[in-house]
Amino acid sequence: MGMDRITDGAIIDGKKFAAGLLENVAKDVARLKEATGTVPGLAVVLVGADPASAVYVGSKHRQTVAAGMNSFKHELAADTTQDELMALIDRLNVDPAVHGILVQLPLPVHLDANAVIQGINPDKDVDGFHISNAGRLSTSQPALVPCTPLGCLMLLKDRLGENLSGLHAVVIGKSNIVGKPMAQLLLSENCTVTVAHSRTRNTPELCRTADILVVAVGRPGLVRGDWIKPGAVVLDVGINRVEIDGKSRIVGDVAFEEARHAGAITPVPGGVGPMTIACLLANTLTAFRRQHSVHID
Ligand SMILES: Nc1nc(=O)c2c([nH]1)NC[C@@H]1CN(c3ccc(C(=O)N[C@@H](CCC(=O)O)C(=O)O)cc3)C=[N+]21
Repeated sequence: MGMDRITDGAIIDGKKFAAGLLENVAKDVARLKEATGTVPGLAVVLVGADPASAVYVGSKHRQTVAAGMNSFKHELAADTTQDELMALIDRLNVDPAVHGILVQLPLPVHLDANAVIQGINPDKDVDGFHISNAGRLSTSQPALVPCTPLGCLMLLKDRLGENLSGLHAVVIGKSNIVGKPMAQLLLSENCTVTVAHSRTRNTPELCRTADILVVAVGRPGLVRGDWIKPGAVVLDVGINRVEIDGKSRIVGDVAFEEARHAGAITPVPGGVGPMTIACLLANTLTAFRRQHSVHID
């Protein structure tokens, strides 16, 4: 029998894993409510009316409420000034009901996203984008870890077990929000880490030696079947909107149908994406615990 398609067991069900994580977060929230009389609060700030952003923010809001947390949605006009946005962040930074702050990206071009992110209280930075959290992650101190890499690590450990020591991990992409923190996390797990990017000269060859392959580029079908070592675990972080047969669809960065020899692979949709939101709520819980010094698990 030829392996003409990916066997079901090799497809990582990120949606199911995220649902389980959300259930565990909800249980913890209920227990913390008993112990402290309060629940974690997440503030989400959306500037302007980008339709995709509005969908994501709506989904974050629903899941926050479903987990038993407070959700504070701040929808600001597209022409909001830097000073107005910074003033809102300043208020949320000191609001005791707010344990996590997320400013939905991308921001309108007249706003300085970096200044906004660096203005967030690092203890409330549930995206993990503040330089303080990036520095903490890269020096192995307790940090709020960016949601997508955190979700990827959970999926990896679910497949490969807790011990990733000595495995060769190749990360394609060097963004501050996925590639770099993913590489740092894998390094903390004692993987041998290679980061490839658009200027890398031998990306396919590097990938062929990867036990773990994380692809976060944003180019549909970039990774071909013959880049993947048999048995490798492949995490596809790409979210690309494309037209297929006149219909708008979302596809990843990996040519999924060519990956039949992978040991395991995340589909798009239904793979890494749902983990990102579940980890946002897990991070909000972590932030709450650290702010309250609650050490019940
Ligand atoms: N401050 C900030 N933090 C973010 O974490 C952040 C952001 N800004 N801006 C936009 C990106 C994008 N993002 C996604 C989250 C979940 C899915 C997700 O759940 N996707 C599903 C459904 C995809 C669909 O059908 O639209 C899936 O892949 O199965 C996708 C993308 C978080 N982002």
